Amino acid sequence: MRTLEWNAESGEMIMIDQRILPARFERVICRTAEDTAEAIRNMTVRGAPAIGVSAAYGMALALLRARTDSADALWAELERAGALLTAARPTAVNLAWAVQRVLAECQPARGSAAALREQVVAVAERMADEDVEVNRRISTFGAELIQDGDTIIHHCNTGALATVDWGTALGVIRMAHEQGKRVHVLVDETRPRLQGARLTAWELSQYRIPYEIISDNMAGHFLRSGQVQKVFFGADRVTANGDVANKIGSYMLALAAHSNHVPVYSVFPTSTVDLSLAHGDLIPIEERDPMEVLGLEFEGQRVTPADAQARNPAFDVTPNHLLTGLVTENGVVYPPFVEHLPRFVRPAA
Ligand SMILES: CSC[C@H]1O[C@H](OP(=O)(O)O)[C@H](O)[C@@H]1O
Repeated sequence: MRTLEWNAESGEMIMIDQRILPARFERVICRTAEDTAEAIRNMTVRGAPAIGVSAAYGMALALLRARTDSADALWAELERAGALLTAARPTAVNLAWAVQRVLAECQPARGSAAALREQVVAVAERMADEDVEVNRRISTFGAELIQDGDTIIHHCNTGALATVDWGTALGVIRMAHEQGKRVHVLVDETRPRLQGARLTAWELSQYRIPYEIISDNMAGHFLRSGQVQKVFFGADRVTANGDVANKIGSYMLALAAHSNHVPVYSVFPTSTVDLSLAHGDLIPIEERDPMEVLGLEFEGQRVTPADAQARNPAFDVTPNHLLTGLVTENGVVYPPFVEHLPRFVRPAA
């Protein structure tokens, strides 16, 4: 089963509820663009590629639910849904990329309500299928970077759950494993939402890939003591100079790896690259509900004082000088990224 699926008969999107994994495996049905935007905001679905394709399906839902057969009114509804979905989370550029792609590819059908309704579903389905193909291409390039016997630190979740299927950085590890390379993964638990301890661990168990969970503050110890050969993590937005916005904690991990001469690779589809931004300080960083930090429990009790305050930036920016390479579906990009990245984003026809 894919992370996201379209039910053509009912005109609904079905997604795995990632908030309750691994305790329970349940699915959520989205029937409107509003349902979809809320699922993105509350992280029922999360992961840059997954939320992008979710938004495309959310725009299809908006048109299927619209009670008008005026082509002009339907186009206005498509734009309204696109704006609502783009605003759901600010950091992953895949949301805006997906919405703009749906609008661009539906333009030719905007004169007819029936044609527009048919086209928006077809575009979303195409984007879903492409995501899986792109992830397998990324993983093929990335698996070449992994040697038999490597121990790898992986941060957050970048597997099938973060995409339509297969995954990006975790897809690289999965591909290397399937090629017969013996890999061992140190899974950063990834506070505060524990995408690593919950989702990456669950996926690696499914793939029978050996792993051990570590708390985020342990990574430096393993890097300094020579127990780690590579670091892999994903991306939510990559700027023209190769700075990478990714799950909070990625920057500290990259600093520790760089200081101990361990290679760091960020893995992402080129839909995650935002060439309009010159550097990472321009990337909007999502600040989430402090209760995601404050609500920590231990032995069944809330850990933090009732009157405590907290900050909760969901992402940070890893400057390009800490990165060894950027793994994309068009190959691995090496420094100077500002020089090489554009031709990987728009490969020569
Ligand atoms: C291939 S997923 C990319 C990216 O998305 C995750 O963030 P979130 O769980 O908040 O959606 C994380 O930063 C992954 O590396």
